Amino acid sequence: MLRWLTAGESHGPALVGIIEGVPAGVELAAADIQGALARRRLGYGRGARMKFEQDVVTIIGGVRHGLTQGGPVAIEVGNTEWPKWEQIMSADPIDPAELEGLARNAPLTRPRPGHADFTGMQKYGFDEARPVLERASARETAARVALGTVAANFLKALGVELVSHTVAIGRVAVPEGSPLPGPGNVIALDEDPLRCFDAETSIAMVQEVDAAHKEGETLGGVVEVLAYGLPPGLGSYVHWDRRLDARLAAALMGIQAIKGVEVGDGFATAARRGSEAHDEILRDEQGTIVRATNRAGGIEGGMSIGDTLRVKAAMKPIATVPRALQTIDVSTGEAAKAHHQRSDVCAVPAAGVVAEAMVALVLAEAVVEKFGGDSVAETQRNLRSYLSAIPQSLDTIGS
Ligand SMILES: Cc1cc2nc3c(=O)[nH]c(=O)nc-3n(C[C@H](O)[C@H](O)[C@H](O)COP(=O)(O)O)c2cc1C
Ligand SMILES: C=C(O[C@@H]1CC(C(=O)O)=C[C@@H](OP(=O)(O)O)[C@H]1O)C(=O)O
Repeated sequence: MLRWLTAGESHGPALVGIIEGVPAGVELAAADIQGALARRRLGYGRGARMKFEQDVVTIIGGVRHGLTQGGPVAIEVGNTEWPKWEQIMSADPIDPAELEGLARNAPLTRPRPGHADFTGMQKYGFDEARPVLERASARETAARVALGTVAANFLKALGVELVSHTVAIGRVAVPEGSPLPGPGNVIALDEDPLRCFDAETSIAMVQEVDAAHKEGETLGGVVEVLAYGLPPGLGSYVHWDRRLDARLAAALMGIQAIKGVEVGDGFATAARRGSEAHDEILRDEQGTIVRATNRAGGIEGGMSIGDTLRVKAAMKPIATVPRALQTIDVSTGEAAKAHHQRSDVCAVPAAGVVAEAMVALVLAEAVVEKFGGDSVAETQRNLRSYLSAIPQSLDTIGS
């Protein structure tokens, strides 16, 4: 079993992630996590906070001399802005005099439509939004990306590699049928302002972000995660909650602001006739069993089929709209404009990196479930043994 948790607030001293069930022998260095966190900060349209705040990674437990040891892996992502928030976010009780005159401490009584503010206040009994947004904020995804690095390194040892890219920003989308990026394209993707694989579309996306910014607007979009090298048979058709597609959908929907998930050609498939919807099973020139197409996105019957996994996630526009939306000031009951200090115009490229981490965590869990192993070497042996036991008449891997 692989399980994980995060803790921490947006303006707290640090975020913390713990992952349990990772086999011993997975290569992991703080620099790997730092690199993944740097990728999460990328993307044209992110706000000022991404520039002045730094993530400081410390591996607290579970790793020795660059290798996991089989115990829980605990990672701290420190926040360099903490000194500015030490009083406001103090865990210990604090003398109210210390908070007096701190502009940052002004009660947030004008909840933002589209964020967790209003219902969070109702549900947890707060009279302002600060305690809600501190945990609802996508700052928390830094801890997920840190844990996702552990999962991705484990998967890499088994020959599985992940790539994420932006396929739409607002109404600007990559043309249908465009080539998919492979593991060799990750550096180029990270260098693109929107993490988009199509250079022309990327230029149009930058213009879309600029236009939204100028008009006091925010944007959403769509990201896609691809997983290469998956064996067939992760997940199962035997029960709804064991389906790999269901688990991926839940994980992606669990990212702040994600409102839709598509597996393979998803909604487009619904409009096709059967003969144009599925992936025919053929033999290639070497005699290996292959699929003619990958419309299903690498999953059939809730199981990976051994083809490239393809899942998309749709993100709604950022809720903190500069051209502030109508709300109610809960301190007066009067109509007001929602609170706004600063925000991202568009965080879709960052959401892609977070989606990649969530897919890595789901796939690593499915791998541990199917192949087990207390050490990576044991997981590798079990994987090889499974693949070699598939009879030739069913073999999709080739000799
Ligand atoms: C990477 C990332 C960055 C985000 N940045 C902001 C932001 O700067 N301002 C904002 O209002 N919402 C931002 N959001 C979205 C909010 O976290 C989200 O709207 C909020 O949690 C409510 O979404 P929900 O209804 O899906 O839970 C961001 C989301 C992600 C994934
Ligand atoms: C800090 C991060 O993202 C934050 C996510 C976020 C939100 O409401 O989700 C709001 C913004 O924070 P603030 O309101 O303090 O400017 C983003 O900067 C991060 O991703 O590291």
